[in-house]
Amino acid sequence: MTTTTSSSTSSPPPLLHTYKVPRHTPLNRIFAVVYTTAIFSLFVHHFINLLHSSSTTTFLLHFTLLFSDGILSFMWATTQAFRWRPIHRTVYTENLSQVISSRDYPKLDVFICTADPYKEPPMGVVNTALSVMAYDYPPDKISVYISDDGGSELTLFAFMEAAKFAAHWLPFCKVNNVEDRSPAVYFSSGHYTPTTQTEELKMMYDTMKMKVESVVERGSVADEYIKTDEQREAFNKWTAEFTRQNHPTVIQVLLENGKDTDITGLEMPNLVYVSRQKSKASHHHFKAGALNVLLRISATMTNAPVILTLDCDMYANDPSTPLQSLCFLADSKMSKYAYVQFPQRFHGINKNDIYGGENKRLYQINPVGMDGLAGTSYVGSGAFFRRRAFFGGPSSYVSAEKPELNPDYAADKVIHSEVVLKMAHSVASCEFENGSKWGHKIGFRYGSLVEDYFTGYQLNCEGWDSVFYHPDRAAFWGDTPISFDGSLSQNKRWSVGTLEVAFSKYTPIIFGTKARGILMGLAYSHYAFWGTWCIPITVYAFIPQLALLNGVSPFPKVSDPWFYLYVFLILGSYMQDCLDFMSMGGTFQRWWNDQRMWLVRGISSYLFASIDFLAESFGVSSFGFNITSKVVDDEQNKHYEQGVFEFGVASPLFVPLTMTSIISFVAFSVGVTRVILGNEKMEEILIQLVLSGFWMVNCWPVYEAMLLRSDRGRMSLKTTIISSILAFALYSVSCCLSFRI
Ligand SMILES: O=c1ccn([C@@H]2O[C@H](COP(=O)(O)OP(=O)(O)O[C@H]3O[C@H](CO)[C@@H](O)[C@H](O)[C@H]3O)[C@@H](O)[C@H]2O)c(=O)[nH]1
Ligand SMILES: [Mn+2]
Repeated sequence: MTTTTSSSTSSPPPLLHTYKVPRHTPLNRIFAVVYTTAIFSLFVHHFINLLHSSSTTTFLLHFTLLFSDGILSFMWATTQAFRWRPIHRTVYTENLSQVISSRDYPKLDVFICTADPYKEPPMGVVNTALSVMAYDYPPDKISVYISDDGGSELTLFAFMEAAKFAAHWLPFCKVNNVEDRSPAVYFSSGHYTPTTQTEELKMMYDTMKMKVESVVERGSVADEYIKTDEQREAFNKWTAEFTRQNHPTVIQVLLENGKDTDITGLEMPNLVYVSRQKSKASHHHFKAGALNVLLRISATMTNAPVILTLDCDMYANDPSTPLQSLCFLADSKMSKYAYVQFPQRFHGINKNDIYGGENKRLYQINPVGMDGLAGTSYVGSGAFFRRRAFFGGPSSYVSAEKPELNPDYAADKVIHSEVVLKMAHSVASCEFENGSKWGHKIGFRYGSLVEDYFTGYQLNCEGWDSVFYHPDRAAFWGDTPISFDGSLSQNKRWSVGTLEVAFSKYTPIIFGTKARGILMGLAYSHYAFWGTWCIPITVYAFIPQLALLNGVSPFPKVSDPWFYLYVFLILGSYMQDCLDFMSMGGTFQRWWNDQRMWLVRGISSYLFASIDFLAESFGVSSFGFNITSKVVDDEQNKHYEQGVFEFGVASPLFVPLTMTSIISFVAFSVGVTRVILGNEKMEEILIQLVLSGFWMVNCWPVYEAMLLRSDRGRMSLKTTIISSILAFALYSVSCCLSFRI
């Protein structure tokens, strides 16, 4: 590896961070050239076939294959941006004290979003909050803001309890230098030595948990739990008219630095619960809207120059993460860097990651590639931002409507004071954003269901750079969907969101390229055009098989030199993909499942997302943010642990997959039978047989779920019947077409 340091002046300041470019990078570039030549040859082959088409149907068949390969090639080209100049960074927190003393550390505002107490259990959110409140960072500099889009008194109750528990938990962590600062993790880890103190604390935690869970189960806060007038006043806001979609702003300061102390008398961080005003009459812009409200409320209260955004399920796993981020943010040469993104990593993934929930490419491999260009994308959680980055480009400041919201405003009033609370309420209202720059020029950006991707992209386009830092000890651990349907739905939402950007005036291929050059344009296009993968994947899921059944072979025979071009293109891209995956610490089995999920998403998530996107473009429907459930029942969990797929729900997302598993099976069997009977030559249909066989191997869990299983996770009869009818219909259509060949 070649090492480059980013600090080099005459009397060198202490090193805060360095990066390395892997040695094999030039090989990637050579391979890119070779592969590009192969792709061009493939197009020559396709054009020759088009010119020689004997009928409209064969012309259409070859055109479809050409179009699909065109999309595959485009998507392949976009991945080259990630392979061009990947970099791996290291930080030196031990040198930080020579650059900045802890007294001068910047204040840190932490934003935690939650949106549904039933899909996102409040105890999970509480653990996330406690884990960051216990960071190794001056407590008087930390403020944690909870955004509750579920508008739930249950969540508020949980946080009232958490505030009390924090007074015990925070000093305990500091004194004992606890590693796991999420109490749920600590107490279930078995790593702690049971002493009277830990046992007492555990009891306290368990009591809080029981109380909160019983309140959630009951669906309301029982009177006996409301102890003070202040609490009564807070819960009184939940009147009969208060609904999730329609309610006034609730802001509750639960802990106040300078006033509240822990049991050892030390200061505590601020803890503020926020449920922004909701009204059916105004669009609330999902998570981006929630984050913008927190940006404004926090501006009026603490206005920290550094902001950490977290999803409710992403608890902090390393107390030193803020210091690691400071290694970049406190470096005066990095003032053009908008954020430091830590990877999203997930606990509880099964051994071979059957649903590809780790998303290694999205969260670990690609960011390393973008980091070496102009900056990594923002992935919604685990990013430390400069507040200034939300107000225009590094050299083109955009001021907010009110001076109190600007990053240079000195928030020095007591956060509990009437004047501050009044201001905070006013900036949390639905009307505040009407006709303003929020969501467009300022703050987190609106217009895409993947507000994270879109916001990071916009910031990069404005001229900000960004850092990806992947420490050995995970900075955060979160939940990834462990149900098949949940995982596919999540990917569907992401694809809808990225398609919204792909076909907007901000399309990365043009807008991004103009702003940050072709490589960044390609990298952002890769995500934007994710959804278009549904075209080639659907085509390859059905066309070669249907053609085989109809005795048509659109692919070269084994004796044809073009055959080897296909072999090279397919093996070349799969092998490179596998190497990328394994060089980032992945196993072969995980890679295998990951490639399977790519195929599966192609004919489910991406396909349905594209259809939804078209429907929305024609004004037929509109989409929402389906929150991923963080709760699973025992049987589901058992299946997942065993690596068994969960097909239990009758989801339309499973239909095309089931159709291709039926059609591939029939095509493969018919093809092999014909070869054995001597009606067909193996060398003529080899590519089609291999493609059908490949789908069959990948569809193994589908066959099991349809035919072999009897548990709750088997394929529902409805899905099997609908898929069989549709598969037969598709075959019939293909027969009608093939008569014309
Ligand atoms: O109207 C909403 C919807 C969601 N959320 C919060 O957004 C977060 C992410 O939602 P989740 O259902 O967990 O979605 P994921 O697909 O797991 O999240 C990924 O994708 C999202 C964009 O689609 C990003 O916002 C996330 O950071 C990223 O982890 C959660 O904390 C939610 O509480 C809100 O605050 N308001
Ligand atoms: Mn999530």
